Amino acid sequence: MSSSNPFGGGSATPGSSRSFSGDRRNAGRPQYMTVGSGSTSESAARLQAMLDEDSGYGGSIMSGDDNAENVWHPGPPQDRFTPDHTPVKPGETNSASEDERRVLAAHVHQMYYNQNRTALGRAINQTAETLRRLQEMNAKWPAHYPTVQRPPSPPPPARPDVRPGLAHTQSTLDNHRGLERVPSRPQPPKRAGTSLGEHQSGESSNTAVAKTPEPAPRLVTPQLAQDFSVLKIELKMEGLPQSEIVHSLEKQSVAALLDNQINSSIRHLFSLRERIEDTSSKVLITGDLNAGKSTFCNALLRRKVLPEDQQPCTSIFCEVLDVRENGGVEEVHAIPHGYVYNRNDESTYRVFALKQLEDIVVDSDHYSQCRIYIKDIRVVDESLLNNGVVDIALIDAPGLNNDSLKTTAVFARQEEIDVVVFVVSAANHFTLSAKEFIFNAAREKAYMFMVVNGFDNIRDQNRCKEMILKQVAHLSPATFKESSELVHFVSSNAIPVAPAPGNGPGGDSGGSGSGSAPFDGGDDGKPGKDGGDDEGPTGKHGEPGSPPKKKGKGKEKQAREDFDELESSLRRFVLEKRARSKLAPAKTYLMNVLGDLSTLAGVNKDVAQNELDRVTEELRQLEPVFEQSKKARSQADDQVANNIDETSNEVYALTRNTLNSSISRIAETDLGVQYPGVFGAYNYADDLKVAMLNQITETVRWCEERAREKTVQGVSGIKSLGLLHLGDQYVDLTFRSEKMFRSRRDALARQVDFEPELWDFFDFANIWERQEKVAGTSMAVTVAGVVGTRMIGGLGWLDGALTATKIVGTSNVRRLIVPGLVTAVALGVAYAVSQIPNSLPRRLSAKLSAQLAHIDYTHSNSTRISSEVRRALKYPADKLREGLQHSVEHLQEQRRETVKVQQESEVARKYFSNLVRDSNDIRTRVMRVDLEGPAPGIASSYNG
Ligand SMILES: Nc1nc2c(ncn2[C@@H]2O[C@H](COP(=O)(O)OP(=O)(O)OP(=O)(O)O)[C@@H](O)[C@H]2O)c(=O)[nH]1
Repeated sequence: MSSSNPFGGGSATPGSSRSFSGDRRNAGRPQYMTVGSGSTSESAARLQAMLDEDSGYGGSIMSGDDNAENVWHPGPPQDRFTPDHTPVKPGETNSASEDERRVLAAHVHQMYYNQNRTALGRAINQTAETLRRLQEMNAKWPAHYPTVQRPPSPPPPARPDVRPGLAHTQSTLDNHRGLERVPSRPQPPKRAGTSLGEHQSGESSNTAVAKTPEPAPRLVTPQLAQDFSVLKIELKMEGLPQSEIVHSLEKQSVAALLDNQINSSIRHLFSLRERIEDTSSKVLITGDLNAGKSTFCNALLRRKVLPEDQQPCTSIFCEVLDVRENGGVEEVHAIPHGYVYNRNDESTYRVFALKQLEDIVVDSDHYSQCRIYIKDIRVVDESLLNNGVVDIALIDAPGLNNDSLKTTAVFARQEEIDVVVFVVSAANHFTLSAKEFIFNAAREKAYMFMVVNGFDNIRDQNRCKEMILKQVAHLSPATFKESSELVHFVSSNAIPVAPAPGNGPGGDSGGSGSGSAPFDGGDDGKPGKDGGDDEGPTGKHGEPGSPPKKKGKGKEKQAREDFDELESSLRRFVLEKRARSKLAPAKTYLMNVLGDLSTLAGVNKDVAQNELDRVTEELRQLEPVFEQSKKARSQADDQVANNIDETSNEVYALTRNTLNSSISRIAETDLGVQYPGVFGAYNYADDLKVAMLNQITETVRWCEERAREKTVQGVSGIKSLGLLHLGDQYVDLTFRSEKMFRSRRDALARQVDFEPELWDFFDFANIWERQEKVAGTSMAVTVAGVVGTRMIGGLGWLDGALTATKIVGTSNVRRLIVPGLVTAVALGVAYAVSQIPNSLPRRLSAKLSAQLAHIDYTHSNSTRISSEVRRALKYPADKLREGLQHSVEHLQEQRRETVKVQQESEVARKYFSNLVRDSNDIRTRVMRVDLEGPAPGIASSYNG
């Protein structure tokens, strides 16, 4: 044993406050602290108090900003076992305070453990929070899973030490390798092919996004799934290959799957946190039936606590704890099936004395497990239960191949187990059930403590060792690598044990089958420490197989030394490697989940960036189109309005002019009505009236026809505008012009109502007008003259009469004046009558004009026709406006959507960039958590 003081600066004095001094180790190192429930020195107690104040996450040991650089790491990160001997400085000797130094070293070890626990606890909280934020993000912006389709990689070369067909997926060794894995920048997302070989070279997502704006499938392909440890989504659907399922899933479904995955990951993180916060350590002692598990336990305790028997006996889990955890009372708490043990609630267990244990351990019908509170009689540096560092529980499990016990129950307890001690019979080697257990346990614990028991029974011990180690190499390569520390060949029954107080299962004071003082070296309270040469089988387990007294003296001594060595190793393994066993699962899981997060974040950052680029470009192109569309809408609106106005105004003007001229010229128009003579004058007037009305109606019809033509032109003008501005979007309408002007066509006859009057037949005004042209003659003469002039050629008889007057002479004329006048009037009347065909149309047309003017016929018809035109044009115009409005709104909506996607992508890009950084930061801090224990020479110094 080395006697050097590993801390430099002289010997340690009990009660003195200690610190590293003088060398580089001093910098940044915390003071010693004492934790756990064992006996403590004064200084350790003081330091314990300091630690108590600093036990929460975020204490003073870890820097406040969690800067990993400031954390002191106890040593290089490689896997190593603490050397047996601490280097000795020249000139230094083993000081008197050796014991305290060992205790302090243990405290230092515990302090590092606490540091790591704090760091991991904080990382768990941060990771859970990060996962929760990812969940929120995933709800808003469904995360993409990378969809690379890579050619299948060649299978890894078979390892000779690994059983074919099985993989240690979670083993610490593998995990350790995993921890070294720097989260490599993931491949940029590629479009997934649907079958192997397709797109083998992959297509950059940039190109893919540019080519295919539709969202890429968001799930992981089988190949890439391997890159994900925790967050991978495994789909099992019968008959469908994974890649097909992947492609058939909506992104929302993928988001939901990821959400579930995150939930279970958060749950697991919390259970890990619970585990690392649990200050106690559980050591499971398992192995095949009758391998000597109980005997081994008793040997460790140096007390015959658990019943030993050659036939299978332990059929329930027996958890051995220090008596201090039960208020100093030694007793057994048997927990009936279906109860959850709570020491403070007596209804959850039944209390028995230690001596009744023999009956309880076989009573698997009533009890599932029992808690045995015993006093570990050894001193703090030797005791496993009362070690001063950590509360330890030894769990003696029923034999793995016990018929009454389902092996799964042992596996189930693995979760809460920190250290597995596997007891194997030197005679039987590893059975099938043992191999199965070790293999499965390796998922959580690469290192296992192997106790090859009953070594005294073996004649060719070297061959036995060789064979066992060969099997260990195959079953647990990591354990094999450290076999000198982890694989021990012992004879548990060679260790002297004290009987349980109160005549426990060990029987009377002699222990089972011994009957003599079990301790070497008398009653110094340190049983079994110094195995004497003079011991016989009495005082030890004293089983029938024990070697004879004289013959086996040397062997016994060897057996005790072997066991002492085992105990030292086991203490190291339990106490030092507890960090590995308790914290490693948390570290491994954190590394995996953070690696996944980093990969996922990296991929999604790229996807978000691509999406951002795409929509930004889309917006850039959309903006002018939108502006153009708005302009087109107002332009087309104006143009259509103009078109309608112009067309209807034109139609109005045309109708008005045409009707006016038609009405004004109707008297001169040949209406095709023949004058039947004076006796048919009245009928003639009627016919004339009808003809005139028809003529006007016909003119209106003509105007309507022109209006139709104009409307058709107007409609096609609107269509051209529609095609110009809306292109394919324009919905062509069938215009049926014949449907225009269906009503009011023959309304005129009803509106215009006049009857020809007598005066209509004679156009006196016209006659008078003519009379005025012949001045100076008497009325009669005038009349006669007019009549005469008029009648020349037409009325020969009248000329004759005048000539006769001249012949008759003036005097005679005087006599003839009266008859002359009569004649003249008659002649006038005759003339007027003769003028009926001329004067009647004029009179009638004047009357018609007057009536039409009275009813405002021209204007109302012009208005009617132009309004109809306006109405006819309004429908296509409205449709065009609607189309344009729709186009603008569509673009507006598209723009709004694109802007929304742009903003979301921007947020996602920032979020995932931060997530890449954060997950890598946390991962780096987790990676720096060194679970290998303090630097060589510190913790080891307590190994006597
Ligand atoms: N020769 C020899 N016998 C041993 C040794 N260890 C235990 N035995 C004996 O082996 C038998 C079985 O021991 P136990 O400790 O009861 O074995 P176990 O594994 O606890 O058995 P179960 O609880 O029934 O699974 C007892 O008779 C012990 O005395 C040993 O190292 N050498």
